[in-house]
Amino acid sequence: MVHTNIKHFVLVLSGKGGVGKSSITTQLALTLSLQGHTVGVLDIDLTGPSIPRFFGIEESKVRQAPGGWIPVPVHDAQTLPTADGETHIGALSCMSLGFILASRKDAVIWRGPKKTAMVKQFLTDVLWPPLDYLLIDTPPGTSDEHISLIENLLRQTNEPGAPPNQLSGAVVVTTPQAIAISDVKKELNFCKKTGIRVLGVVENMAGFVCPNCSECTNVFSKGGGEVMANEFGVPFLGSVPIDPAFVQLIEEGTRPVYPRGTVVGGKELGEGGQASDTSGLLVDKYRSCSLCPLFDGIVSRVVADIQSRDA
Ligand SMILES: Nc1ncnc2c1ncn2[C@@H]1O[C@H](COP(=O)(O)OP(=O)(O)OP(=O)(O)O)[C@@H](O)[C@H]1O
Ligand code: SF4
Repeated sequence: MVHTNIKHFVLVLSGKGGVGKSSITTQLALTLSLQGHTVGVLDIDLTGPSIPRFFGIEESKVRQAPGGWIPVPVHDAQTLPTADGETHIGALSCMSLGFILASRKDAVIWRGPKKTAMVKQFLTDVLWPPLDYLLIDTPPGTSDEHISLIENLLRQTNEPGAPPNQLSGAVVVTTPQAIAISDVKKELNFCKKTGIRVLGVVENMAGFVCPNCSECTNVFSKGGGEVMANEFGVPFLGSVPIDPAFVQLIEEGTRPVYPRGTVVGGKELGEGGQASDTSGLLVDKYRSCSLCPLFDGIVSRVVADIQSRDA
């Protein structure tokens, strides 16, 4: 099935595990929403689905409708107050294997064909609402999931009837250390071989923001991401420091605003499930995180790049 209601697919890739790919996906999604775009996040990291935890919706389950799975809403489109007025944010929803497994502790030990089939199902059987952007959080490296993703996505987005420019490209995440062992170069070569446009490289965990004085210290070497991006002729989107406030934001949990019909903890919420107070929203809290203005710049560059090619 061609997703004619999704304008842009964006992959988030990394050559190595633990470099902060899911964390970057989360922040890209929140920032796109803050900029007014309607966003979906598809987590195809089958062995370690962490997107439900990042968005504070681990207890949620997807609903099965006759045509496929209904993704889990994180928040609806709404208006948030700002210092000088208000801002309109786009709706955000997620799909992950984590919502389907009976327990989060269930280990997924699947052979290649089962993983391939699951990725295909995620790409065809999710009933996304009309989206400006679908961010796809991938497992590290170039695995079965990647090959299935590329085959299905390239085929789907090239099918007659698909809107042009659907597979907009990939954001590649690295850390200063990952660059040193060149895993990320393999990922960039993978993009080159498969014809995926690299929207840019993000160097994560480059420095540490002190929780006391907000001073940023470069614990590891910094700047390698930019050198490598230049070497491959792809944009460098920026260096993101480690900010303990972001970890706290995720760990303390947030209260999502559930639209009517959402299933939480096995119960379907009625109209009363819709909260009018937005102060518990992750996206609202994220606005006060030091990384938010940084991602505003990163996302603006990516969006401008995509839109210039749409024009
Ligand atoms: N810039 C950052 N500031 C603070 N914490 C961060 C930052 N980037 C990542 N983290 C934290 O580091 C941990 C690992 O990040 P994350 O899960 O995003 O990595 P990953 O690359 O997706 O991992 P995996 O390979 O398991 O999929 C998480 O607890 C996350 O909150
Ligand atoms: S950056 Fe400043 S406040 Fe933070 S640990 Fe160092 S000296 Fe202390």
